[in-house]
Amino acid sequence: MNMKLGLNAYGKNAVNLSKIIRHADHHEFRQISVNVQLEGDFETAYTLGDNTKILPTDTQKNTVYALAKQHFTGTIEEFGLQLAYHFFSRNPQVSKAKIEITEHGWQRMAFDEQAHQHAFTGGGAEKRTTVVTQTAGGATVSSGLKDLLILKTTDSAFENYIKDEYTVLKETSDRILATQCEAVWDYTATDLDFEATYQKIRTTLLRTFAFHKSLSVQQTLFAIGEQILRENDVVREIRLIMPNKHHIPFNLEQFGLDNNNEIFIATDEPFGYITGTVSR
Ligand SMILES: O=c1[nH]c(=O)c2[nH]c(=O)[nH]c2[nH]1
Repeated sequence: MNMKLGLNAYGKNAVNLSKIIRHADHHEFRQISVNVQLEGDFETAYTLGDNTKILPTDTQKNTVYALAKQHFTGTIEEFGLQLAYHFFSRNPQVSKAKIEITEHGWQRMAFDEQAHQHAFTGGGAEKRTTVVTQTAGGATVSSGLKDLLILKTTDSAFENYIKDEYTVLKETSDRILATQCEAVWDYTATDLDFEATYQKIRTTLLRTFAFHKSLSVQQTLFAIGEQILRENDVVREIRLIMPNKHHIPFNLEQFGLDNNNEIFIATDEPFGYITGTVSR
């Protein structure tokens, strides 16, 4: 029987790169992780071991470091566009070049309200992300964030759900809402002010989470997506992942104590996993 090769791609993952940008009176520090993935006319590499159309993944990795010197000066979106175009335009066998970049934030230290010139603290779990795709039809950019830990101590309820013989969960009109948010949104253009747009979207996400009177994670997720689309014509669609990081009231009655919604047991696993896509 003749077998055939289906969808295929190859590239280098986790090209970890950091950069110092030296200014006269201060340094900037950036740290990213880059994935390169190429699709195209690579069938004979798989079926015959013919590597004549293969740009080695080692070369791809080196290209990321080399191009970072000149081209990684601004946003990860702009660097992604440069990289994707580089691989696509120089390799006729490539039909699609996809660049994924994750940025690990570093915050400048400050002492007595004075920003330090070259010392930083780690940005914590939160990361900024982008995916840039270049084909003959042009480039597309999707951006987002992940591992954004957010929590509110009230204005969150969960009531009126199905109760069957296995339901023990108590209805609550006042609970902790906590999540480790991941969001990816598609931009309609590639010549945007990616920095300002990102900051605006992130602030809207936080503000909506904070001020929403939540009836469920599902409802809050949709409210966030809706508000981001409302305020940003340049966003076509947003996909959100909001795991429910449960904080469950601990039973203090067994010790003769009241628990007035003050003491909780934070359970990592299992956790609710709520996802949704919002578009116009
Ligand atoms: O916001 C919530 N959505 C659910 O679907 C769910 N299920 C659950 O047990 N708690 C919650 N909370």
